[in-house]
Amino acid sequence: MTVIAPSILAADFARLGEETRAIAEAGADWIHLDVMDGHFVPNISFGPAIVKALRPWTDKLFDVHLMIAPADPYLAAFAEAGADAITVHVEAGPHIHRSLQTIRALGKRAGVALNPGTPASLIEPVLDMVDLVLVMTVNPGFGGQSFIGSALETVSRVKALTAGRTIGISVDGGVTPETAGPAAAAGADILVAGSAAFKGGPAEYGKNIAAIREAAATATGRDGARC
Ligand SMILES: O=C(CO)[C@H](O)[C@H](O)COP(=O)(O)O
Ligand SMILES: [Fe+2]
Repeated sequence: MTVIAPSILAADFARLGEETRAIAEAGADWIHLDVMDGHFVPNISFGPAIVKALRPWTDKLFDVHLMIAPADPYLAAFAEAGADAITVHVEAGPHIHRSLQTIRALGKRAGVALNPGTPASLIEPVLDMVDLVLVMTVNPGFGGQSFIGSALETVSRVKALTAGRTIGISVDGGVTPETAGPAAAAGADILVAGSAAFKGGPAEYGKNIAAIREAAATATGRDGARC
């Protein structure tokens, strides 16, 4: 079953608590939280205080995607704020092994992310240290961008590299009911969707999530029921 992880980057920021609860109740499996620093990526979103403020609004897994450099000084703050999984970019610093070690030592799921221009082979030395690999299918920094189909080659490579291990593969960026099928077929276990999940306001969230889930299930032949 494919995990659907709506990104609150596409939510109404003036009502983030209500939005987080609404998307959770509409069928989200995980909540994806995009942290941007205006340095590693050309946009600024939010930090650990917002993660902490949102924590009481749902029990769903908080999947924190750090697009910040350096990441290490902030890992404990995100863990304490209520992150369940923390993903750091392999491009964000020279000490990815140390970052992953720190996340695991904090008792959280450790993830490593790859930009569309980064080869999958770069994460091979740290596969023992990760629970998640996140493959970006847009250049990170903004929601609402178009899916970069060539990044699915990276998903397939990650799938082959992680065979026999219990590592989840996320696809993040431009996921819609149209692109969810190819992403799931290439090996994605987790689909992150911002714009496509939050499109149309709260009355549409259930339908939006179901459409992505259904497309993934059709493409993989796996059960589309909620997990
Ligand atoms: O990490 C991200 C951007 O850097 C977001 O998770 C991603 O872009 C989701 O938004 P959308 O589905 O609208 O592309
Ligand atoms: Fe993200």
